[in-house]
Amino acid sequence: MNSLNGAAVIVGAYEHPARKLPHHTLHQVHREVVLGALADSGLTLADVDGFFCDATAPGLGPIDLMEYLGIQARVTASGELGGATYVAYVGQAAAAIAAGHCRVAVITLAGLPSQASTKSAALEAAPGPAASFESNGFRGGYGPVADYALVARRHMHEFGTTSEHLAWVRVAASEHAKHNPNAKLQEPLTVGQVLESPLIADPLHRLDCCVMTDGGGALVVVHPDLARDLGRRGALLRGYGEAHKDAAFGHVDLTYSANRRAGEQAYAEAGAGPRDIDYLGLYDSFTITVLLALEDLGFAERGRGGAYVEDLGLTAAGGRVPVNTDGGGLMNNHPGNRGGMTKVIEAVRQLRGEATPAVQVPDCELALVAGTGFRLSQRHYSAALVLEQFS
Ligand SMILES: CC(=O)SCCNC(=O)CCNC(=O)[C@H](O)C(C)(C)COP(=O)(O)OP(=O)(O)OC[C@H]1O[C@@H](n2cnc3c(N)ncnc32)[C@H](O)[C@@H]1OP(=O)(O)O
Repeated sequence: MNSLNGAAVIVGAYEHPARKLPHHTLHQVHREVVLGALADSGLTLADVDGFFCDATAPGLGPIDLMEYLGIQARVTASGELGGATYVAYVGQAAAAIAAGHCRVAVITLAGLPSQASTKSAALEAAPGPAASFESNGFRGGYGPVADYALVARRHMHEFGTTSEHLAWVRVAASEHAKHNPNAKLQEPLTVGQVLESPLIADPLHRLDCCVMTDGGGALVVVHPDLARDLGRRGALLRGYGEAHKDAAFGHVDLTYSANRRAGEQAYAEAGAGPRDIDYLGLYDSFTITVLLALEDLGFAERGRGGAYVEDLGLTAAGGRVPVNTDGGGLMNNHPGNRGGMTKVIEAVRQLRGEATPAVQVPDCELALVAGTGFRLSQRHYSAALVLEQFS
């Protein structure tokens, strides 16, 4: 097999229902989400031979976690790609399965930022981004929001994008979250409410930023032959791409992200394009992250993302290609300051026809999931997946 098209199926997906877990340890959260995803797939811990977790897993990372869970893996990885992490892991698990190195891979995320004593400690403890943002004076001490603010301001300067445009991204997310009983925030929002929320890093307001939540999620990725035996609906990998955007600060076009190249690769592998996509899972650390992704992935013309997002007939449930129908990281869940996992989970729900009825995309056959990690204003990394309904 020369590509990953058809190499693996996501047969298990589980999102922890809690958004605050003051008495859990990270190990416990990992255990609950892994068991939840395995139960969803019809498999058990004894079946797992591939294991993927993020770099903030406790202790010795995957080694401790596998021992705690009782997993004997033949392939394991633990890394940190910010919002791209769990999107990339699906492709990497599929590659291991295609190479015959494992047959059942579990991908797990857990985070407990509320247990850090201060907000800055929560950011430091959770994501890596804030901790690794020290190298630039514009961001030092302010965390990712200051970096994304630079990108938003540049987009405004180049293309006339406005704060109102960005606010529509949050409004659309709130229209979805009102149907999600587990969402951290469930109240529908207006553009005015977003603009009136406190300015955090000009031009981004508090309601341009994702929520911070405890919790997590897990995925089970298997060989297609096994998926057929299990008889469970799932999401077949059709295309996968990863890309780096590497440029020195101040010498880079801030108005596009590495999603562009990652998306091109995923589309090419799938033999598909934006017109074929029924559902979009876009990493949404901030409203500008979504607007940029819509341009980079070919849904909005370059520079026209603002006009695109203010039309809820394009992005909201019932629209042309709904985005983040669980409410996304902006309203629902951004566990441990990592959002890619929940993007994949909601895409699996959509492809199975198991999303909340009010937001289910009719006949959802093909989904695109994309995530960017770290400094959008300079070096960052993206991963993209094209997933197809599997039954
Ligand atoms: C790879 C990457 O891109 S990583 C990017 C990850 N994303 C981030 O780092 C952003 C995460 N978000 C945040 O850190 C915070 O939301 C901030 C810093 C943006 C907002 O902080 P502040 O405005 O100072 O809010 P603070 O924490 O003091 O809370 C004040 C109130 O606002 C609420 N609030 C805080 N953030 C948000 C938010 N994003 N959306 C809605 N409400 C929020 C709090 O719940 C609290 O409500 P309460 O008074 O009813 O209890």
